[in-house]
Amino acid sequence: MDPKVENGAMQGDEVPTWGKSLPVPSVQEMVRKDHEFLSERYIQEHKDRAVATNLSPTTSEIPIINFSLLINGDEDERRKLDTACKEWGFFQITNHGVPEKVLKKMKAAVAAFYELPLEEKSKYAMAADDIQGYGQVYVVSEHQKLDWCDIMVLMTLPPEYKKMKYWPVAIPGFKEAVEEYTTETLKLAEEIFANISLLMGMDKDALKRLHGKIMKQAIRMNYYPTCSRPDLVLGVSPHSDTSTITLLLQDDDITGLQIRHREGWVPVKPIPNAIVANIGDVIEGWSNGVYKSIEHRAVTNVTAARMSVATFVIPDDDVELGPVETMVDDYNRPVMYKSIKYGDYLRYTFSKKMDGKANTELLKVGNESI
Ligand SMILES: O=C(O)CCC(=O)C(=O)O
Ligand SMILES: [Fe+2]
Repeated sequence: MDPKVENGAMQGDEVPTWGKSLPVPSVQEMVRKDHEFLSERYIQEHKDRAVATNLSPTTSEIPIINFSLLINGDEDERRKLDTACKEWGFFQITNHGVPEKVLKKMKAAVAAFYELPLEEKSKYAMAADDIQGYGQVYVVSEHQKLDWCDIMVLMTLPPEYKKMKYWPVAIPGFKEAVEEYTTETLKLAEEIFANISLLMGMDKDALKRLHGKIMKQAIRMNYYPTCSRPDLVLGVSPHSDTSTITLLLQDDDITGLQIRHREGWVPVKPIPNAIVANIGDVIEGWSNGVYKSIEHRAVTNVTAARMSVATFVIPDDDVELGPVETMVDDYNRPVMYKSIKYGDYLRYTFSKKMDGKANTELLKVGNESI
C-alpha cells in the first residue's frame, strides 16, 4: 500500500465529508453505570414504539440466496434474487465465500472496540464537522428522540479515503480485520452487482461502472446496549439506506433487525455466518423503483447487548440517481425518479433526522425536491 495513505498523510481536506451530527452521550456508558437507565430523549413517540402489535401478522422470513448457485450462473437462483429485490429489498446470503474466520475476526474487532473504556473510545470521537468516527449520526436538534445505540463509522474504500485518526489501531488486529473484511465484502458486492446488472437488462459490469470512478465503502459498527424498557426505545429508527447496497453482519444469536414488509415489521432472524444484504436508495432510483430500498429499524432487548456491522457501498458524488435506460418504458414505466446528484442527496440526508422513506419520496418525479 502507498505509504502516504498508510500513515494517514491523505487525511483531511482531500477526503470529502458529507455532513455532521450533534454530539450525544454514549448509551453504552450510561447503561454500564445504571442498568435501569432510561431518559425522556430515548422514549419514542407512541406511534414509533417497537411494540409487538405492529409485527407482521404473517410468520414470513426474508428470502435466502445461496450465493454458490448464483456465481455458477444458476438461473433459478438469479430469479429468486430478482423477486427478493422486488418484493423484499432484503435477503440473507449463504455460501457467500467470505471465510468464517474473516467474519469472526471482524466481530471480535468490533467487540474489542466497544470493550475499551469510554475515555479510550473517545479518542476516536467524531469531529464536529464530520460523520466518521465514534458517536452518532443524523442528530440535528437537541430535542429530537435519540436511538439506543452507539456507533463507529469508518470509510474503508478507497484506501485514500481512510481517516486513520479514527482507526483504533492500538487494538491488536483491528485494522487487519477491517481491511480483510472490506476486501471480502467488495468481492461479494461486485458479484451481486453483476447479477443485478443482468437482471436489469444490462451487461454484467454496468452497475459497477455506474458507481463512477471509484466504488466507495463505509462501515458502521453498531452497538446496542441492553435496555430495561425495549418497548419504549428503538435501537435504530426506521430508515432506508442511502447506499447502492448494504451488507450487514450481525450477531448469530440475537434478533434485532426488523424490516418493513406489507403493513408490518418482519424480524430478520440471523442465520449463523450468513450476511444480510439490502438494496439501498441508489438502486431504487437506478431501477426506476422496481428494486426497493426497504425501510428497516433495529430493536433492543433486556438481556443481551447486540452488535452489527453495516457495510455501505456508495457511488461517486457526481453520479445521478435517475433510472437507467433499460428500466424505463415510456408506456408502462415512465421515468419515476429525478436525476439528482448522489453527493447532493447524501448531504441532504445527513442534514435531517432519519425518517423512514421521507428521503426517497423527494427523489420521485412530481414530488418536491431536496
Ligand atoms: O443493526 C441492524 O440490524 C441494522 C443497522 C442499520 O440499519 C444500519 O446501520 O444502517
Ligand atoms: Fe440501515
